[in-house]
Amino acid sequence: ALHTAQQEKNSEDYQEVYNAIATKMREEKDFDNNNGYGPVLVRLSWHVSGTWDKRDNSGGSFGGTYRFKKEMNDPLSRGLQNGFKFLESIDKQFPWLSHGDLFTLGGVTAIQEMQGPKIPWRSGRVDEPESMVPDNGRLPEPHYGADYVRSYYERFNFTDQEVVALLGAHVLGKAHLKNSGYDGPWDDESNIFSNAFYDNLLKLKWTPEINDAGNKQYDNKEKGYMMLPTDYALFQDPKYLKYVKAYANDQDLFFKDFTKVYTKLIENGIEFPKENKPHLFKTLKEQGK
Ligand code: HEM
Ligand SMILES: Nc1c(Br)cnc2ccccc12
Repeated sequence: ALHTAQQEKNSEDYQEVYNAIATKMREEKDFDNNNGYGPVLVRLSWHVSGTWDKRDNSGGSFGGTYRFKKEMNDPLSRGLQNGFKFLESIDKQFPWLSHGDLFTLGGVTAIQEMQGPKIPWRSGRVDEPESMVPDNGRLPEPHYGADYVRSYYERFNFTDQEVVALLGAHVLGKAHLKNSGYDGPWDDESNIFSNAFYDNLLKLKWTPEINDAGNKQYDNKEKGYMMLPTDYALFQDPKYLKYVKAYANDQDLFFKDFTKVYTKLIENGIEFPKENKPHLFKTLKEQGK
């Protein structure tokens, strides 16, 4: 059964939460090699949603079950505890906000504050008990190629175009050897949301290398950039490559398509009553803050 969202506050209340998250991001911008908390907040919003299974509507962002240790300690989510800890003070400041809304709003705020597209966000997720925590093993592994990526996203009914648009989020942040067994990029400041992921994938020379954890990754020495095997798959697979080229050449198209598929991702499994309208948030900059 689908979960029905229960909206209880209005847009001004959620803009206040947005501002609290965005302000804290500014105050703690030196985190993780000057990337700040933006990237890990975006990854957290994806991981809490990526457990969804269309077959029985289990998992997904609705119940906020990431707060329970079984989900939080999923080995494929190592490092996301930093995002959770960052949001704890926001959780205390706004006790009326559900965890599902908190985790997804954290990602939306981070994307917009990193100069990404405006993400219309709908509220009303309701906390579920620990008994509803989905099993580990629903998140994707980085070691494999295009066939793996394509079949993984079949669980969301995402098309090739949607998969390529969604993965553009890997322009943000970095891989940390102790988290995932992958490492890089080594430049700092990968905290601007742009279509650079596609540009780099297409234009730079990528050399397969075995990293210090014994995993194969694709490195560009000149720029100090890296690609996971699942990233590089988008270049290797002709059907994916078509969309990589489209997004490398058109940032507006990327922003539009990313907004659509990211919204789908964080809303999977939830029914929003028609009066439950999306909230459109102003960035701190737009508010003159
Ligand atoms: C094939 C699917 C995917 C795989 C295999 C994958 C894998 C990974 C891995 C291994 C890392 C490095 C984690 C670390 O070492 O700290 C990472 C980081 C990241 N991922 Fe993904 N990911 C996938 C899809 C996504 C999606 C759909 C999004 C968002 C829409 C996303 C957003 C991020 C972000 C923002 C980071 C950087 C986090 C940080 O800097 O701490 N990823 N991903
Ligand atoms: N910055 C990234 C690049 Br550039 C390419 N792939 C990634 C995969 C995970 C996290 C960050 C990146």
